[in-house]
Amino acid sequence: MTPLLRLRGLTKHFPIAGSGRVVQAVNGVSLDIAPGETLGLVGESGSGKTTVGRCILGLTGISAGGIEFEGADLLEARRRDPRSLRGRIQIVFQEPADALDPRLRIAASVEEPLLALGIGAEERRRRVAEAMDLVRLSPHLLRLYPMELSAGQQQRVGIARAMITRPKLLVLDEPTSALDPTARADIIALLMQIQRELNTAYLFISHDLSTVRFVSHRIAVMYLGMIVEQGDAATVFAEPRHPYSAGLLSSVLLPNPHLRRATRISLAGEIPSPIDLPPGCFLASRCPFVVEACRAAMPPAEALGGGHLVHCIRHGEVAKAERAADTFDRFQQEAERILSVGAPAPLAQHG
Ligand SMILES: Nc1ncnc2c1ncn2[C@@H]1O[C@H](COP(=O)(O)OP(=O)(O)OP(=O)(O)O)[C@@H](O)[C@H]1O
Repeated sequence: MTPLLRLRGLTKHFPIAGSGRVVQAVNGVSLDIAPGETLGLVGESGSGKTTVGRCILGLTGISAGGIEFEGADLLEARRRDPRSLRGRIQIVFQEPADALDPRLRIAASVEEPLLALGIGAEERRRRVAEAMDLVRLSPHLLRLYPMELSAGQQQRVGIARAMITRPKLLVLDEPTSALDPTARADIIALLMQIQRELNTAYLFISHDLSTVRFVSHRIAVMYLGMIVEQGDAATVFAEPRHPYSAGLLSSVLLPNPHLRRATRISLAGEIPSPIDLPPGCFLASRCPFVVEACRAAMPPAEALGGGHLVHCIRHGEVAKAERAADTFDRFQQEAERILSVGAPAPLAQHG
């Protein structure tokens, strides 16, 4: 099956003015997203998650690599006809208040993406009503200004605004981080319902591992601009094979002590600068499993079966340590407790 989105070797380096040097924000990211699938993109602050999203949306140019959307070269298609793909990929931001113009009534914010598509007033009104219905908001709110809405309602408006062009792919950049737990659970349930109804694919960028585990079919773990591990969500969370993923997962202190991991894979030392990355594995200076070969060259992606890919020559050792730690998929249990919503629908086309 043709993936909806395919990134191959996506690279984005930002030049530092006057220095001749670059920030290596994204370094050869390859991944696929199937129609109707949620890919969770996780990693520490500065790992390049937002930059990947911005490259897909065309908000920033790329330095190398390729992006295919529905089997065609996305950048080429945008160059040929900038309008052709407008609205097919949309974004929902972390801060709903940032995405909405405080001087515009909700109706004007929601319909705004349709103006760029040249859609007439009557059709816009119909689509605005449809979008408000999709996000379960009363049409009465259309007359109000963003500051008159709760944060959860504002984020629903942000989703209505993104969905109004009927996108195939939604980039969700920390969509629930600014919300309180109740509003967060509501928004997650809403996003999952929209996906079931419309088969929209999500690139779900987040620091919140419990939420990501809960909503995602697959997970990609990013470190210094690289996807160090990707695979089925249950597999990556229960059996991480890259020391960075294992460290990231074991560093999370779940509120329930019974769900915490028995032993920790801890990553000591400083993160290298994205301006001056080492020649070998970017984790070598912090990795408890490091051997000399790790410092010589970046290990290629190794396929472990079932779409599980890992950039680590020591993944067998990580597996042993993980087995010794008696781990199981605690994140799923914790997420179910916090969010108390049903599991994501399985992907019919997936697997
Ligand atoms: N416009 C820019 N110019 C220069 N450097 C940039 C620019 N945008 C991002 N960067 C750098 O690129 C790297 C990746 O940043 P990015 O925002 O994509 O990471 P992130 O994983 O999304 O982080 P966060 O979770 O904090 O949003 C960082 O080192 C950042 O400082």
